[in-house]
Amino acid sequence: MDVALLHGLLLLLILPVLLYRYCATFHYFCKVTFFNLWVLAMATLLSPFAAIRGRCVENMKLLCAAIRPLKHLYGIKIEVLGAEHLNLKEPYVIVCNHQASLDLMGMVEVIPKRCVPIAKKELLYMGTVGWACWLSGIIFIDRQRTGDAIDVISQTAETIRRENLRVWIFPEGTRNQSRSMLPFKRGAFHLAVQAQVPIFPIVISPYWDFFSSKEKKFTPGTFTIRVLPRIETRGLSPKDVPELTETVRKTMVDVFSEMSSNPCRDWPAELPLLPSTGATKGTDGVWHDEDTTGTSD
Ligand SMILES: CCCCCCCCCCCCCC(=O)SCCNC(=O)CCNC(=O)[C@H](O)C(C)(C)COP(=O)(O)OP(=O)(O)OC[C@H]1O[C@@H](n2cnc3c(N)ncnc32)[C@H](O)[C@@H]1OP(=O)(O)O
Ligand SMILES: CCCCCCCC/C=C\CCCCCCCC(=O)OC[C@@H](O)COP(=O)(O)O
Repeated sequence: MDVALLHGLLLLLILPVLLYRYCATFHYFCKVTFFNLWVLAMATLLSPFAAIRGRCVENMKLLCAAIRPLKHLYGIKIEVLGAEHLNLKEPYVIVCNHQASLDLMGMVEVIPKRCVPIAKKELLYMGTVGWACWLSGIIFIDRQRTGDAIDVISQTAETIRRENLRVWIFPEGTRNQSRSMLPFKRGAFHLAVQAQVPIFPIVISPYWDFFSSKEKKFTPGTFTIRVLPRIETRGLSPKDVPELTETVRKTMVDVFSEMSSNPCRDWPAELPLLPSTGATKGTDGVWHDEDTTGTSD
């Protein structure tokens, strides 16, 4: 009886390890859960310290520092090109493509000082994550209430000039892992035109090689972030916003396509600290999925 119990316990211990090793879907969910737990734990740890300072953009530094180690844990290498463009003292608006929550890892690599993201209001209700975001000055919009969202963006146009802030916006408005970018929402461009500040487009290369929520794939990998030169808005008025939006989107889509066909492959991904048994490193130095399940998941 005791031996049977021991065997049962051993199996219970070994089963998750085997599943993690051989079942790609389980592997994916473990990694995604760990990501969310990390964010939640860091937000819980840091919020009391941030609260001492009160709601203030300087708290973004704490949040970014808490997210940075994740790339090492996942064995993800990030290459940044053109970061020098952002060395500008004045306020500006950053627009960036939005593939997944993983974008946080890229965002913390390039986000300049005194920069706050615009986020969906739902984040505010995610316990300590919402608290940490609020304390860091993140701007929340209710996507269901267009009028309210526009009001918030209009107020932001005044705030960024008054307080010399930068704003980071995902103009697709939602996560998108398709082969191109979604149509852009115009809020970011209205904001830049109202505040008469430049726009910096940032393009994050596709994650297809190592991450896909549809295929439940999450292996070590490499991605590139390209900061494009500034686009001026001085002298533009609201009637110019549709054309400005399309011009910026086209520029970003072209860069995204170019990055898709020329992924950065000349350097190996970092060795992950988290065991990543679902992938193997090929002779080309790049990590590949190991289809151990036969399901190609
Ligand atoms: C350790 C702890 C770590 C914690 C980590 C947390 C990290 C957090 C990271 C956070 C990451 C979080 C990431 C995220 O959460 S991503 C989700 C949130 N981001 C967005 O939604 C992007 C911004 N959205 C927009 O720009 C939309 O346009 C809004 C929401 C404003 C309306 O969208 P909607 O779909 O409802 O309508 P529409 O786009 O068809 O527009 C309707 C009309 O309104 C016009 N219009 C628009 N704006 C303005 C304006 N300002 N002044 C004057 N007019 C304006 C516009 O031109 C159009 O008119 P017309 O042109 O057709 O005539
Ligand atoms: C008392 C309630 C407690 C709830 C605790 C919830 C814990 C949640 C823990 C971690 C959440 C990590 C959130 C990371 C946020 C990354 C930003 C992001 O990617 O947001 C998605 C948003 O751009 C677009 O959303 P949709 O694609 O439209 O959807």
